[in-house]
Amino acid sequence: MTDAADIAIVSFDKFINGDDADKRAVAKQLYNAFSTVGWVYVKDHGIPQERVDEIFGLAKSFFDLPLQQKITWRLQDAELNQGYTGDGDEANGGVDHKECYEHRRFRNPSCPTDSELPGFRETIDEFYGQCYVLGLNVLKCLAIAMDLGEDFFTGITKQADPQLRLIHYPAIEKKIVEQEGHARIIPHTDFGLCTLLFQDSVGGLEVDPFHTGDFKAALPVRGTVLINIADLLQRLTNDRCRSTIHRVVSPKTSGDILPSRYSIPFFIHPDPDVLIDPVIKEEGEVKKYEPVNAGEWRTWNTQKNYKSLPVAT
Ligand SMILES: O=C(O)CCC(=O)C(=O)O
Ligand SMILES: [Fe+2]
Repeated sequence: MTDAADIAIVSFDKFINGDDADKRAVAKQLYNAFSTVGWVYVKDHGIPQERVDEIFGLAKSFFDLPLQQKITWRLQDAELNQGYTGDGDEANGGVDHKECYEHRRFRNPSCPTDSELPGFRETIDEFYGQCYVLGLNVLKCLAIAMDLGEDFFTGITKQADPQLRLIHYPAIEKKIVEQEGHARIIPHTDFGLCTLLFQDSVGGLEVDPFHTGDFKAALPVRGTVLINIADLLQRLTNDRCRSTIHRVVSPKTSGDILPSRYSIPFFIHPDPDVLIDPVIKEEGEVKKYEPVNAGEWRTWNTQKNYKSLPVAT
């Protein structure tokens, strides 16, 4: 039986309210986690739990709507990457059993209006802003811990347009999810800078903490947000920070039918015109990656994930 991954729980309070020495101490704790497991639970992060609960409630109201209505907000353009994707629309080398809604910073043409789903757009926009602030503070921590200058990431996120995603994994027979090549979400790494992840109490998220293929549960911890390093930060830090493979499978305690599960990732990407080139910290250190253009990287990876997206009618 898979036991739980050893993922640190770090309080962010002293980063928000403390002095420079306090900030540096929090930054160091995050860096320790990011440079080993690649994941950390952050508590006292400044987003009230009532707000997080409210967003889970809104996600449920959205996904409870009839499919015919949800597809009126269908994600049609992988580059804009905004709107609803049904079960099976997103797959990259396997079969996921989930449906999603993607929300962006600047343009949300496929978002329910206030008359279609009261309060949805406004509340999601507010939550987006709160995640944005937290996400940039996490990047600030990394910059401090790595002595890159506190504002290193501010300079490459001026027009940053993260992706807030609501995910619903419908209730499903365990034997379907456990077929070869199937999962609630198949093993993958995230491809931006880092991801904030809120999960409900159902469980099933697993990570590969030692990068050996031995998955361990990342159990739900109420009041925390899970934060993980994604591929561009692994490249930028020349492998100092780890972008760790993860997946969502059957929670270990489940019966024959898996209960419905909700989660809310917030994927942070740099400005599209930025070149992500590994930062060298030591004499003689060799760059492990070629530079990549952040915008091209994002579009390429997004399109790859949506290769089965049906042509819009
Ligand atoms: O649902 C989860 O807990 C993880 C979601 C995830 O990994 C993703 O959307 O990239
Ligand atoms: Fe992920």
